[in-house]
Amino acid sequence: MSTYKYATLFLARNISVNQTRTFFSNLKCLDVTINRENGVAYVLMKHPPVNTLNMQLISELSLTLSNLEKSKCQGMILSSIFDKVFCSGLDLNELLKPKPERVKGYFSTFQELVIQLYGSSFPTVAAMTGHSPAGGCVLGMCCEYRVMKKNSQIGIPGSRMGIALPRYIVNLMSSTIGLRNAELMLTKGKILNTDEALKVGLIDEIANDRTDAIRKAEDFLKEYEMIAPLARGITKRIIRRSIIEDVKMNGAADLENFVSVIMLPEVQEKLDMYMYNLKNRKRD
Ligand SMILES: CCCC/C=C\CC(=O)SCCNC(=O)CCNC(=O)[C@H](O)C(C)(C)COP(=O)(O)OP(=O)(O)OC[C@H]1O[C@@H](n2cnc3c(N)ncnc32)[C@H](O)[C@@H]1OP(=O)(O)O
Repeated sequence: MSTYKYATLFLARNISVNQTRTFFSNLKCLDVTINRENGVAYVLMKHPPVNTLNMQLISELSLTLSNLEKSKCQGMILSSIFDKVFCSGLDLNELLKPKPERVKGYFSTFQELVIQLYGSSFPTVAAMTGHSPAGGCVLGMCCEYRVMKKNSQIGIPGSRMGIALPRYIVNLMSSTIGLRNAELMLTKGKILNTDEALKVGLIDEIANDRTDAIRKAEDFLKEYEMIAPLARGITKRIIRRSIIEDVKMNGAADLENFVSVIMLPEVQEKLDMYMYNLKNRKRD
């Protein structure tokens, strides 16, 4: 990100560039800075054009989370440098005509990232600056709080793409919006607009723009300043334990199953059509 963009991002929130430090400078798809004053990490996805979760972005997110765990990070805001899109989800090119070992490695790395983010010891907020389909929605659900820019869309279109979702994704959605809503949303592969997402509890707040989304995310983290980190962390771990334990127990078998479904000719045909429609749809 250019110095100018940083300056506008931070000055808009009354944080001077001097109050921040670049945490990790050799990342290609992420900008990671920490505010020295309050220890909040800003992890901004910057993989053009739409933050598709390719292997590089997934790996950098994972590496960053490991490093933040080791640092004195007091909270993390996961966001995007793009105004229209938070994250466009998994890389569809990895799903099309895949080599079994490659696709298994790809989904296994994503599964590990999900558990790492979901189980992080520090508080996490997703400042969703725009659309958050599929894997973008999953990243958001792993965070403790979600702020999304108005007029954006969120959801997991797996069923519409012919994909049977892995168990941990279904569990994440169920724990976020309840079993009944999750069943309706996921079996239909429904995508919600911002108002619908707020109503169902998939997001917690609506923001007017990117700066507002970051400010609201910071406000959420500020509420933890007077809370003992140890007590907070232990409580979070207890609440999140069942999904994490389930992945440890069933993740490998779940992954095998998921990959074997992805490889089916009829699923590949459907994915091919989905990609074709994406490339040929009218842009807004
Ligand atoms: C472990 C299993 C978990 C299951 C959960 C999730 C599975 C997935 O995540 S599968 C991925 C599903 N993602 C989507 O369906 C989103 C598809 N993308 C969009 O809807 C739009 O791109 C989006 C609304 C995000 C942004 O719209 P625009 O700003 O209009 O951008 P474009 O559509 O023009 O996109 C630019 C460029 O990027 C390509 N693209 C977009 N998303 C993906 C993707 N997920 N994978 C690969 N490529 C993607 C898009 O085709 C455009 O390419 P060009 O046409 O070549 O420019």
